[in-house]
Amino acid sequence: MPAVSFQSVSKTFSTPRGPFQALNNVSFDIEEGEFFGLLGPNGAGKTTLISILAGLARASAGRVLVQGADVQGDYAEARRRLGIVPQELVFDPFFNVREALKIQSGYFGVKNNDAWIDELLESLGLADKAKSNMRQLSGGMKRRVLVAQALVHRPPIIVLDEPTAGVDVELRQTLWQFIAKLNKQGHTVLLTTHYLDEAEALCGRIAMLKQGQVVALERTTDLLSQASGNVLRFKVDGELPVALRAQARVTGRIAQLPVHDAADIERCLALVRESGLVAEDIEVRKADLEDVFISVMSKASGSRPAAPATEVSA
Ligand SMILES: Nc1ncnc2c1ncn2[C@@H]1O[C@H](COP(=O)(O)OP(=O)(O)OP(=O)(O)O)[C@@H](O)[C@H]1O
Repeated sequence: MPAVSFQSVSKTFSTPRGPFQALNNVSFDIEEGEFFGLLGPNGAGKTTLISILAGLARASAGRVLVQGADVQGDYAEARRRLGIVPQELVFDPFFNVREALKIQSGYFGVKNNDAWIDELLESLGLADKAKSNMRQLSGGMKRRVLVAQALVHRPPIIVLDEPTAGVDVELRQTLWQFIAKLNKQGHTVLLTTHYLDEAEALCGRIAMLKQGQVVALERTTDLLSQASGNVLRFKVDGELPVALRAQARVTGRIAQLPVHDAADIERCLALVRESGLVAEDIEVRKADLEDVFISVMSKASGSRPAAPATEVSA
C-alpha cells in the first residue's frame, strides 16, 4: 500500500472572474519510505495539493489516501499519520516551546511524550529555548518549533512545505540531518522546495507540477540523466542576444546556457560577442536539476488560463 496516493485530484476555486482550476487531474503515489520531492514554479498548485492532503481544503474531484485512509472520509486516521510542517509561520503566542509541544501531543492523544519532546528539542537545536515564549523566538527558531510540532506524534509520513524558505544555512543543515535520519528510520518524506539543490541532494523521486498538472514524475537520477549536456556559465553586462534568451538561465550578471559540444560553446560566445557584449569568467559545468527543471517547464504545456486577479474562498 502506498504511503500517499493522489488519485485524479482536481481543485477549482471560484473567483470573481469565474472558476479557476488550480489542480487538474493529479495522480501519483508516494511509496513507504520514499523521500519524495514536489517541485513547480510559483502558483503551480503545490500548496493546494498539500492542503488537500492535510484535510485543510477539499478536492473538487478525485481522492487522496494516506496509508489507505481517505483524507475526507477518514480524516482523523489520515491526519494522525501525517506530520505537516506548513509554509506559514503560525503559532500560539501564549505558550513557551515545551508547552506548545505538549499541547500538540495532547491534540493527537499522545501521553507521556517528554522523552521524545526532549529528543526533538535537542535534534532541532531548540534545547536552550524550551522555556522561551513563542513570541520571543526569531523566525528561524519559530520554524524549528513548527517542525518539532509536526513530529510530536511520531507520524510515519512527514510533509514539509518549503521548510527552508528564508532560513539560514545552519538551520538547513540541522533540519536536513534530522529529516534524513528519520527517513532512514523508515519515515516517508514529502518535500516541496524552490531550492533545487536540496531536492537533488535529498529526494529519490520527484514530481514536477506546472499549472496544476503533473509534467514530470521520475527518479531523481533519471531526471538528471536527461540533463545530457553541459552548461556554459559566464558573466555579462547587458541583455543577451534574442537567439540565446529563451534557453538562458540569467541571475543578475550571470548567464547560463545549455551546451552540448565545443562548437555549441563557440556559437554561443560568438553570438554574445557579435551583440557587442563581453563574456567574463567563462566556465563549463555539468547540468544539474535546475537545468532539467527549466527545460521541463519550458517544454511542458500547462492547461489553464491566466491566474485570477483576486483570491476568494475555496
Ligand atoms: N483560495 C483561493 N482562491 C483562488 N485561487 C487560489 C486560492 N488558493 C490558491 N489559488 C490559486 O491557485 C494556484 C495554485 O496556488 P498554490 O499556492 O497551490 O501554488 P504553489 O505551487 O504552492 O505556489 P508557491 O510556490 O508560490 O507557494 C495559484 O494561481 C493561486 O493563485
